[in-house]
Amino acid sequence: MEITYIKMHGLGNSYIFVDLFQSNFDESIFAPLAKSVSDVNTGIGSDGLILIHPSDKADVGMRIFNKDGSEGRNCGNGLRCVAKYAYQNRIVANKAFTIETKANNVQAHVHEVNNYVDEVTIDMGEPILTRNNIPMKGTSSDTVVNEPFTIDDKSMNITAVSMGNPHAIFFVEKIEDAPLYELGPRITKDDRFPEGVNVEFVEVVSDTELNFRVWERGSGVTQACGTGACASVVAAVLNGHVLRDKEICVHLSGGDLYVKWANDGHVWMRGRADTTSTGMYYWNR
Ligand SMILES: N[C@H](CCC[C@H](N)C(=O)O)C(=O)O
Repeated sequence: MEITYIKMHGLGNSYIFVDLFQSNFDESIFAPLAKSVSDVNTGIGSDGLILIHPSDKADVGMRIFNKDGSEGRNCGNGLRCVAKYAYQNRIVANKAFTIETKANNVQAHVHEVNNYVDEVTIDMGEPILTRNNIPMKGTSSDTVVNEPFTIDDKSMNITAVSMGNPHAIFFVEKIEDAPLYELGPRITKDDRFPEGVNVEFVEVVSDTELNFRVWERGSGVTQACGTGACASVVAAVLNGHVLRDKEICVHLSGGDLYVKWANDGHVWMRGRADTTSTGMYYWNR
């Protein structure tokens, strides 16, 4: 099977994109295809697969599959890449348009300098804070803010936020000491999270700056996680660490994202989207 693809990334969080305006495939191939293209040795190498597809709910649609073939419901870095691609390939005519995800429809705005889209702003909508909708098990309260959380006899405090996909956020003194590889794989599959969870460790630098590392559900450690950065800013506001309605600079391994939890309740994310390559993938399924 020959599949035309585009490789793009948001701050090093890379995906293989397939444009379903140009070609069509059976639904059954996407999960195994995500695993295949993501493999750095036998595939192309990425954090997963993203489909750009026609939508009757928005100007364009996005579906995201993680490296392990599981389908996510939202992807912040992927949204910025889809927005750049849709505008540059004239799938949309304006710089502001809507993108459908499994989680919700979001508003995108591309920023163009000398006919080149370098940055994209996405209105990610409102965060989901009720425990049952994260989802996370537990009965102590209907939200999860600074709640004691013990795993492998290590006690930390958790704040849980959904951006249409679940995030477990832990604040640490020094980001370099975060137990990312030790606890990331354990927490992501912990049975307190019925749908699994993306795991973020965050260091507060100032009331407008965070350091951030992530173990993603379905992909492991990535260079960046857009929904994770948004969830972390919401968690930092809820814990009184950063300012509401201010752009917070989130330092991820792959670069900086600017996130604001506005007073209208919406979370705004601004950052780069870059194209790596285009090509043909020869898949011996
Ligand atoms: N691993 C995530 C999907 C990718 C999210 C991330 N790459 C982003 O930029 O938001 C999940 O299963 O919910």
